[in-house]
Amino acid sequence: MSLSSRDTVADGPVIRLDAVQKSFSLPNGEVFDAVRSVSLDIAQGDVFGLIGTSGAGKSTLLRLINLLERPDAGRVLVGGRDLTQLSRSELRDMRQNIGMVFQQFNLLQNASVFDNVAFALKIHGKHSRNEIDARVRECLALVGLAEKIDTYPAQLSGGQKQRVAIARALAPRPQVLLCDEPTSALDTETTRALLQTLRDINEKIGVTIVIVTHELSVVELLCRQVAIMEHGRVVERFAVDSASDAPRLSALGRELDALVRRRERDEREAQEAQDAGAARAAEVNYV
Ligand SMILES: Nc1ncnc2c1ncn2[C@@H]1O[C@H](COP(=O)(O)OP(=O)(O)OP(=O)(O)O)[C@@H](O)[C@H]1O
Repeated sequence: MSLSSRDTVADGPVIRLDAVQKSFSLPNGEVFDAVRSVSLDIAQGDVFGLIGTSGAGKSTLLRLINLLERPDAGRVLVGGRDLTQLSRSELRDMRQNIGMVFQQFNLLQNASVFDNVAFALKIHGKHSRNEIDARVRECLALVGLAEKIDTYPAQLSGGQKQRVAIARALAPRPQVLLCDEPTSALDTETTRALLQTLRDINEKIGVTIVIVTHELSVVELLCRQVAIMEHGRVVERFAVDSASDAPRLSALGRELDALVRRRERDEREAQEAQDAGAARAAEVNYV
């Protein structure tokens, strides 16, 4: 069986947040509203970025999607099911449908790469040995680490560790992959390669990716849609693919547009230079 994300509800978004709220009680007795009545739809197969200044509520919002944080109010629907209404065992099953990767990889240091990736499948207890073996190999191939199957995390670079974490998250064939600052611990070149891998994975298996980042360049390189958060609210969302003349409501939105414009201009200029070079070469050959 080939690796593919699960069948989805025919229409409607794969993730729907409906007026979700989350507050935290602070040690001084005050209550802090980290997420304030956020409603957001994310389409199946999308690559969706969540950006905002530090403390804007991005990670909390991401963690509401798999109920690592339970909302104080509002509904969280994934694949059409309201997670807030599920029993503990139903939620455990549902979490197989929502993979997650973290900034610090969170691998088991004393377990091999194979065992790290197999972990969620073994815990779930519903897969045969052969099935687990095949899935682990498929997922490691998907992240370009097939040959590292018998190594241990300590023998891997940061980028490789994050790839193992992605393979682990994908092993249960989730519909959704949540990524919380997955490249923050990586250098620029490793970040680029990892983002390309995430993009390839999205294209190959159609898994919906939601990524929290504070780096605009990550959104620009990876995402199709972005939502910008300020003080616990989503202030705007838009498609990242191409520069737009639509006025942006936030400074980050304007900065992101400027980045997209610069990339489009660079690509245009590179193409023009290439065309001019080809025309000159043709002239020389002709003469
Ligand atoms: N468990 C908690 N208890 C108390 N306050 C919390 C808790 N978790 C988050 N917060 C607070 O909620 C706010 C939003 O946190 P969150 O981590 O979602 O922000 P963020 O946008 O991801 O920020 P950063 O980019 O710095 O990680 C912050 O002010 C944070 O201190």
